[in-house]
Amino acid sequence: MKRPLWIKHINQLATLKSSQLGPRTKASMSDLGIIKDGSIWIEDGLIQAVGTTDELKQLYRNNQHNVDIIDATDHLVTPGLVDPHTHVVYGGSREKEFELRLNGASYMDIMSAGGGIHATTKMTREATEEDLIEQTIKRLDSFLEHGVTTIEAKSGYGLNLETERKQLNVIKKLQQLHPIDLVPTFMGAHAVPAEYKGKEDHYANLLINEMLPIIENENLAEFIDVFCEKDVFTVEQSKNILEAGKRFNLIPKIHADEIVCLGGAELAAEVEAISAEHLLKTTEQGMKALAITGTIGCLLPATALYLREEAANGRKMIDEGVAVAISTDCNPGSSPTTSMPLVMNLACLTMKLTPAEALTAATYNAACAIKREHMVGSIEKGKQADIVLWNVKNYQELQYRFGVNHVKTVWKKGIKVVNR
Ligand SMILES: N=CN[C@@H](CCC(=O)O)C(=O)O
Ligand SMILES: [Zn+2]
Repeated sequence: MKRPLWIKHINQLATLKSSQLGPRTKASMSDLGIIKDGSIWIEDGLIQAVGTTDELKQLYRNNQHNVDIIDATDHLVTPGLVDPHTHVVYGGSREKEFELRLNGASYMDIMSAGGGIHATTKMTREATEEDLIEQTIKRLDSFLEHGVTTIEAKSGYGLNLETERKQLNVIKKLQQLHPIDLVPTFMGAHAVPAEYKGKEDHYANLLINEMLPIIENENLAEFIDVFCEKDVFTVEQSKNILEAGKRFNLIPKIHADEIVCLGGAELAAEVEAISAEHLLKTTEQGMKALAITGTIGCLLPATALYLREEAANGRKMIDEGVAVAISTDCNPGSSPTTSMPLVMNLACLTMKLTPAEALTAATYNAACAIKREHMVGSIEKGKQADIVLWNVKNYQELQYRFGVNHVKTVWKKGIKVVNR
């Protein structure tokens, strides 16, 4: 059996333990459960005890010889970061679109002309499972190096049964091949495929009647997501798809109010989605609807920056009582990044979150957005030992020194997976 691991003398241990049950809102987003001179005792991949170094010395006074010890004087320690919204499984790359957009083309213009999601769909359809696994593992390695230990992963670059299934099977296989935990979401409604142009309802019906039963039968996903947007899926189509998903035991999420405000936030509240994503153009009424129903606002500040759009109003959402999570939105078009630390920096700089709120949004609230808060997202007895040791002294410094990877060591289920 593996020796216990004791991380001690942690300058600042941000446990993210709080008295608020469920997703954190308002002032509790600033409650990081900080312990000075903190200590964590880990055995069999799980956290056995958390407290001050003196407390753990006492607790384990008869057991201090056969143990691996890390001295974390001068360091910040946090839970492993959680990314609750990624499109990490895809074929190919779209760097040419980056240049096109810098020269004035819009994201939706490119998509309407057959690029964007359609271009990645073509490359993903052509890729074998092995190709996709190889390409995705590189991105997962990068996530891990940036302190991310759990991610959500969507399909949505297949837009037909065969390739949606291929993407979801790749997610399943990656669970065995990589230390990161992946949580699968079916997003066959990411776009209307080119071959169904003008027959959008046909595609929505195909998705509901032919894809969903197989997704459920083969246990390929836990969540269902829809791109509810002008020229993609209408509010009515999105509602039908999400309600159908619920009948097949999938929990709804929605890409809402990203480019045009269609009332996606209100729809998220109506269908009892666990989270609504993007929310760049959401109105005050939409924010209130999210707050009342406890729907998590999953904000993607790197995407707004990359599309050169004004970021979502995260500050107002928190003040209105929305539980906010943040994510990379890692995808080949609007956010080709795997850096959650950068996303935390951007949440402070472009959405006016405080450093503490940004950390809550990237850990505990992010775990809630994918229903993993019982296992990850905070450092508490009984949870998975997913832990990051940072090369900074406190959480304020983590957000202050922006655009730099401060990760020193990452443990996933108690095993050291990164050491820089
Ligand atoms: N907005 C829709 N979907 C993705 C982008 C996908 C892509 O461009 O490939 C997003 O969340 O930003
Ligand atoms: Zn997305």
